[in-house]
Amino acid sequence: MTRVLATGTFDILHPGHVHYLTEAKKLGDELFVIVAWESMIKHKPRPIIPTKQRVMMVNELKVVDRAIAGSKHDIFEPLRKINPDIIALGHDQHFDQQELEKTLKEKGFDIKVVRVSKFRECDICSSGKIIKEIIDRYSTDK
Ligand SMILES: Cc1cc2nc3c(=O)[nH]c(=O)nc-3n(C[C@H](O)[C@H](O)[C@H](O)COP(=O)(O)O)c2cc1C
Ligand SMILES: Nc1ncnc2c1ncn2[C@@H]1O[C@H](COP(=O)(O)OP(=O)(O)OP(=O)(O)O)[C@@H](O)[C@H]1O
Repeated sequence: MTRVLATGTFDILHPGHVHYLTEAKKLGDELFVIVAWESMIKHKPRPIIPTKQRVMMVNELKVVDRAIAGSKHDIFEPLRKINPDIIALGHDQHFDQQELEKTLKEKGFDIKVVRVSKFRECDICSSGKIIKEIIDRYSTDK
């Protein structure tokens, strides 16, 4: 059994998320997902949806075997329990593939890091863009 791990915020679900998770699952036999805690998200605004609710929704996706909220302090901590063979990085995740692989090795993990493709066949495949569209539409009463 090859276990794949995917990660992310998953604030407002859209087909880009489904594509990412589907491509990640294809890399192995089972797909675990770590949903990021609000306190761990530094590079963009705080998500609209609370962490536990985001975990509930990701767990409902057919392609996902198990989604959890992970650690509030250390991204490497849940890896000891989950024990993935592969980490699937999304097309725009800010981790450098080789650097992450090197850090994992230094910490004693034997995990391959693979970057998966971007889904382009939808108009607003980004939680941030969906939120922006809602703000624009409601603030101008279109
Ligand atoms: C290997 C790995 C492990 C992670 N573990 C955690 C974790 O334990 N807790 C957490 O809140 N986020 C975890 N994250 C998610 C990052 O916090 C998350 O990718 C980022 O903050 C959210 O941004 P994104 O949606 O652009 O990826 C992990 C990410 C990676 C790549
Ligand atoms: N259009 C897309 N195609 C493929 N993967 C995507 C797409 N959108 C998001 N993902 C992937 O889904 C995972 C979770 O992404 P995240 O929750 O940051 O969503 P997002 O829509 O990119 O958010 P934001 O718009 O706020 O940056 C990441 O690995 C990301 O690369």
